[in-house]
Amino acid sequence: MLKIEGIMKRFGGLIAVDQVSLQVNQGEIFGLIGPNGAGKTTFFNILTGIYKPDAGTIMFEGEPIHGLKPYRIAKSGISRTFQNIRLLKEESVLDNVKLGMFGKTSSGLWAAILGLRTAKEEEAFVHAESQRLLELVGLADFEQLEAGSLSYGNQRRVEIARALVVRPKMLLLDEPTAGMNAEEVQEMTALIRKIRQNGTTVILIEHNVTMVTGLCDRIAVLDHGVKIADDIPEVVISNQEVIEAYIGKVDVEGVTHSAAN
Ligand SMILES: Nc1ncnc2c1ncn2[C@@H]1O[C@H](COP(=O)(O)OP(=O)(O)OP(=O)(O)O)[C@@H](O)[C@H]1O
Repeated sequence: MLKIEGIMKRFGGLIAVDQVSLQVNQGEIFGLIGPNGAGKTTFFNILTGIYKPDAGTIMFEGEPIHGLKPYRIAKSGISRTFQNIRLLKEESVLDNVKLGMFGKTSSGLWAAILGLRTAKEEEAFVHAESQRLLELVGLADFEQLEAGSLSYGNQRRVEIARALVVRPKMLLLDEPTAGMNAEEVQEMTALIRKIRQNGTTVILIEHNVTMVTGLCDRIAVLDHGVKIADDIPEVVISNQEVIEAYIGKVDVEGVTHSAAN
């Protein structure tokens, strides 16, 4: 479904993503892990068109998407959430989800697909669809509350509902469990499984290695912009280079270097 070859991104003298190639198959939950500053978010930013890669190609369902503008990539079926929650805190939960459709209704997307004839019909459809997604993420009872009044974990769920309102083929989640307690992490894991069951392929960036190894079909590891592993979880977590990138190299005096979270 997604085939990336040799993508690279430089910021001045720093190579944030260095010749990364990988493939994600339809229906997979694919994990992207690595220490702080490894290039994971930059990778998402290239994939979604926020940054143009300095080299490399990205094919999505057989079509090149590298270098396209973000709205074009979104239109091809890739949706995302951000590391930092981006909600309109004083607007209702429901209105925040509806915003995911911004630009889509005016382009007549749903009108064309569903034969909706008027703006009113379209608005009613977006309303119902947003409510359905709030139900999916477990927030049906919260739709009229101000988004900012929700817990951190629930705000992340609103973001996911908003990203799903365009019915993406592929959903990119940037640290969906950041700041969550153990119970919320479990709930998020169940939600991501549900999203996949509904037919959406998922790529997630995560720091919670236990969660990612339990959830993902395959995992790629970035370290200093370079992909150092890409395999099923059992193989990745026993890879020596991965262990060193995460835990740090232990020298003869037992001092740990380059520790990461
Ligand atoms: N816009 C930018 N300008 C300059 N340097 C940047 C920019 N964005 C990212 N970087 C640098 O690129 C490297 C990779 O950053 P990136 O945010 O992609 O890492 P990450 O793996 O997502 O880290 P984290 O887990 O901490 O979010 C870092 O050294 C970062 O400082």
